[in-house]
Order: sequence, then C-alpha cells, then structure tokens
Amino acid sequence: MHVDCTPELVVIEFSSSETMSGRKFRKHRYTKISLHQMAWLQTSLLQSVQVSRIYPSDSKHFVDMCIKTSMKEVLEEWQSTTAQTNVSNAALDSQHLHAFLLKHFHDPGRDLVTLELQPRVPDFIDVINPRSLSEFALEVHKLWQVLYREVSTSVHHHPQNHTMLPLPRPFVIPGDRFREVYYWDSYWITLGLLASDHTDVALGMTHNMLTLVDLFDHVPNGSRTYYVNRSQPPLLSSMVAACYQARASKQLLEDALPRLIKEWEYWCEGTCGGKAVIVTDDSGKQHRLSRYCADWEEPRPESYREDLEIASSLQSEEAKRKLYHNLASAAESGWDFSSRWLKDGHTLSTIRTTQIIPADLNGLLHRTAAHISSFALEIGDQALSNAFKIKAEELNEAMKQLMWNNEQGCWSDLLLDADHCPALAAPQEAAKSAETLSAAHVTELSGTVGQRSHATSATVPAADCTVASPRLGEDSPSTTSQCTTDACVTAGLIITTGPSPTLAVCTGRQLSGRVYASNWVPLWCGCCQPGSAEAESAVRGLVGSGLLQPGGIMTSLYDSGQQWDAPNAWAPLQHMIVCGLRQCGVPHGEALAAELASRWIKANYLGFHATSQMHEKYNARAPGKIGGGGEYSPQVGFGWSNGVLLEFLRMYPDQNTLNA
Ligand SMILES: OC[C@H]1O[C@H](O[C@H]2O[C@H](CO)[C@@H](O)[C@H](O)[C@H]2O)[C@H](O)[C@@H](O)[C@@H]1O
Repeated sequence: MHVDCTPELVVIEFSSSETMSGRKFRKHRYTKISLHQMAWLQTSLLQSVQVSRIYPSDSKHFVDMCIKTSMKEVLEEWQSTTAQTNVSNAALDSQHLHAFLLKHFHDPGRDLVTLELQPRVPDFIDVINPRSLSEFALEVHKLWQVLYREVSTSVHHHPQNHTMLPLPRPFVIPGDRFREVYYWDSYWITLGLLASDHTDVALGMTHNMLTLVDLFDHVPNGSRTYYVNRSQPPLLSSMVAACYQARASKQLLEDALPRLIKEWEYWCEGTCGGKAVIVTDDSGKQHRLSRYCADWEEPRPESYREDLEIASSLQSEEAKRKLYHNLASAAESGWDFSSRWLKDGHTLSTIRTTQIIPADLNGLLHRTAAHISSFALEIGDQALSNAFKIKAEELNEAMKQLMWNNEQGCWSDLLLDADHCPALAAPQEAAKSAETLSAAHVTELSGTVGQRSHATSATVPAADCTVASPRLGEDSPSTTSQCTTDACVTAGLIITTGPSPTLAVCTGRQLSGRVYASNWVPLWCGCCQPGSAEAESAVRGLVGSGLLQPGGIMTSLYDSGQQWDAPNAWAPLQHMIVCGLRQCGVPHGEALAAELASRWIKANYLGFHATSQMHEKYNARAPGKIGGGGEYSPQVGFGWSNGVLLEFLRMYPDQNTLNA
C-alpha cells in the first residue's frame, strides 16, 4: 500500500463476486485488510442480515461477529446460496439465513480476551471524604478489571476474519455493546487509569492510538474496520500530555510527535480531504477551520437498519448518499446524534453535519497545536515548536473572529452553505469524475480529487444578519441585531478556489444561536487568556445558559429525543468544562468548577446506589437518574464515566456536603 497521506482514490473491485460492486475510497491510507473489510461491509449479505432483524436487539451484533471459515468461503457460499434460491442480492428466508450464519460465524466476543489487572488501591481513595464516597470510589476503581481486554491471537493471525483491529497492547473498553476501543472515550479512561495508578495500562492505550495513526494516518472512531472511515474528537495529544505528566519520558514525546503531526494534517491541512475549510471574516481575511466529514456514503454497517429507515423518506439516491455521509460525519463528532446537526432541530433526515464548523472541534485542534508546540520545545526542537505555536495562534484568531459569540459568552458553531460549495460536497461526489479502475482486488490511483476552480455565488444569511431571541429551528441565529430579509440576501455566499485545490473559500457564514455545552469546550482548550474579558464573559455565559442543572451540565437546551441533547448529561462534557473553569483565572469560575464537579459526583453516586452500575449518560435534571434517547438502549460499564468520576474525586476529595 501507498504510505503517504496524499489525495488518493482507492478502488476496490471483487470481480469474481456479484455481491460486491466496485467501491471507491478516497483519502488516507487504509490497510489492505480494512479495505477488504470495508468492501465486505457493503455486501448483500450484510444488507440481508441487517434488514431481516435476525439480531433484533442491536444492529451492531452482526458486524461484531467473527468469521469461522474465511471471508472468501463465506462470500462464495453466500453467492451460490442466493443464486440457488433465486433471490440474488435479496433477503433469504430467516431459516436459511440462520443456518448460514451458524455455519460461518461465531457470536461477538471471540476477538477479545479478558485479562487480569494488577490489583492496587491508589492513595487518593483513602483521602476521600465522606467514607461512603470513598467506598464508592473503590467500587468504581475495581471496574477497570471488568473492562480490561486484549485482542485474541486469532485477530493477529487471521485479521480478515474479524472487524476488530489488531491492537498491540491491552486496553479498557467502554463496556456493554461497546466492546472495542473508542477514540475520545479513551482519553477519560486514561485519566481514570492514571488516577488509579494503572500507569502502564494508560501508556499502553496511548501506544495503541499512536499505532493506529501509523496504520491509518488518523485515529479511527473505534478499533473496528467499520469505524476507520472516520475519526472522533481529537484528544490524542491530551492523552500524551496526561501520560507525560504521570511519567515524564521524553521518549514518549519523541514517539508521539510525528504521529500527532500526521493527525494534525488529517484534520487541518486539507491534503487528506474534506475536513479543512477556508472561511473569510468581515474584513475579508481568510481563516482555516475544520469540520467533521467522514469518508463514507453508505448506511453505517453497525446501524444499517436505522440509517435505511431514516433515508426512506428521501427520494433520490444522491439525497440518500448525502444523508449517509452526514450521519457518519455526526458519528465522527462523538455527538451522535444531536439537534446540533439537524436543520430543524429534531428530524434526522434534515442532518447537515458537514455544513457546520464546530466550536469544540476547532478548540480541540487548537489544544493539539499548542501541545505539539510544547512537546517539541520539551525535546529541543525549537523550529517545530515555533511552527505549531503559529498554527495554534492562527486557529485561536480564527475562532475569535468567527466563532466568539459576545452575546452568549461562548464560542458558537458556524453554519456554512454546503449546497453551494462544491468542495464541501460528500467524498464520493467530489471523486465522481475519477475513473474507476478494474482490478482483481485492491488498486490505488493518486492525485485525482479536488481540481476545481468554480466561482459560484449563492445567498445565505451572514454573521451580522440575525433576529431577536435564540430559538431552536431552522438556522436560529445568535445575536439581537436587526435583520431584514434584504440584508440577509445581499450578504451572500461566494465560493472560489482556495489556496489549496481541496479547500473551498466560504465568505458567507452564520453564527449558530443554539445553546450546547460544546460552546464552552474552547475554555478548556486555552482559547482565551486566563483572567481575560472573554474568560469572564464565558463564565457569565455558562451561568446564564440554562445548562447548569442539579445533576450536572446538560448537553443542550433541547429535548429532541436524541442522546446528545436535553436532559442528558455526559461525563466528558462535565470534565472539559469543569477543567476549563478551574484554569480560566476567574475567581467565580473556580468555585463554579468545584460546585459542578460535586453535582456530578453526587449524581453518579446516587445512580450507582440505585442500580449498582455506572452508566454511559445521566439525566441532568434529576440527580441519579439515568440518561436515555437515541438509537440504542442505555449502556452500562462505563469507561469514561468511571474515568471522570475518579478524576473528579482525585481533584476534589472533600465532598462533605454529599448528603446535604
Ligand atoms: O452504534 C452507534 C454509534 O455508537 C457510538 O457512539 C456512541 O458511543 C461511543 C462509545 O461510548 C461514544 O464515543 C459516542 O460519543 C457515542 O455517541 C459510535 O462512536 C458511533 O460511531 C456509532 O455510530
């Protein structure tokens, strides 16, 4: 396989099989096995199994099963079975399907081995006050053992029989249906492991992530082949920073730096396609920002039936492809799903993820650049450090000019008009003109995308073009300045070729007025100076946002029925915002951080006492109540909740008001 991260088109064609059509994958390097797997994940077998509801409780069940025989055998027999029964490319009756699956597949789980973790009780647990909380912390600490795994030898020897990626080191999984490593979950799991004195496991998890960057030029959403088409919120540099703080090894920084730079290029340089966008500010100055943009335009294999159902209301194939692309891109955001990505705020078929420049993503990229700069300094590479210092400053300036929402005291998401911007199109669309190669298995074709020179104009409301109060609905704007229809129309969108052939220049944009916890993530990412006017305004904005509830920081103000919305509260958001408040240099911010951490600890404690479990999400309005909504049933375990709880108790061991 080609190793450079250059614009590339990979064409897969399984010529001997009717069940596999030629598929194109643009960008990045995929491993050969993952390419075969990606093609396999688009066969009529997958479609038949998922549509038949043979595993009714969860669409993820089938894609996590392991092949008993070989992929070749499975596909050849599938082809002849469907041919014999004269239902080529269509569903078999459930009896035949059952028999077929039993012959060729193991239930999920064969790709993992449960390991023994070295027992230890970290010192901070003894210091926790009151005693009941210290006992609770010990129970949660013991859950690492329950979630500790490594991949089985079969994954290393026969990777083509597994969707599981062959990770070299042991790891902690989130739990329940999430039987693999998840990118952003791993950061909070790592923090919890470090608090728990499991430093070697934390380092191993970080090493796994660096290996994934070697293989894919990015960290996939999760360690499964069906997740490699996208990433998740970039927290690898934060994992490295946390491990470096725990065990100051310069070797870790030496190993990490080239991989972090590769990851940076994936998100920000535009060479890997789709994610980087140029947006101009009111003075015409161009800024580079990033968005979520998956390399996938099919139903997600792990949620196949769900995606087909959402698409059923759409007529054209193009509209369906665009929908699938936006669903996968929302999964890349980690916020799958949320009113945040939905044009009307509640209907999944109105999803428009790739039209949005997210405040949290760009904040995290700023944090990544700042980390790279400081790691480079630490190992004596002044030039690299300077280069990334400049990148961090540029991104900060872009966010300040384009995303800072003075009215709400936060960084808001930006809306672009993707319909009128060719380079913002879905990946297969952008690659449409490329020639499909016929090949026995896998072939590569380089340098075919993004050669565009359009100068189109269309109209979208501009940043200063707004109406009164924030509301959820179509393009609800953010500030209270007057807006007339004419003013909106004249401040139009102009798209031209950007400095790099793959980047679009968008001169029209609109600040989202919707209120999400993600709007305060940049506070944690160092996007304003401690003690500055912005920091003060952000603290005020958060207090007045309506998000601060008795059970923690609510994800949004909108009860959309999606899991990344009200009334749910998620551990990662609590952690980033609490730490942002702690470091923002505003006295009231620090007190608020302590108060919010206490609310979260109490909610987790009550939830554990009611259910004997740690949960993936909670209900912010009712402390101790479990969260819900979304496309799968609420999960227990749970990696990041355990990590944040232990980290909060390490930071704030005195919780004497627990029973108040
Ligand atoms: O199967 C549906 C989706 O499930 C995952 O998303 C959710 O769980 C992840 C693991 O805890 C978490 O990282 C993510 O924020 C959750 O929304 C998965 O990441 C998605 O890609 C997948 O489509």
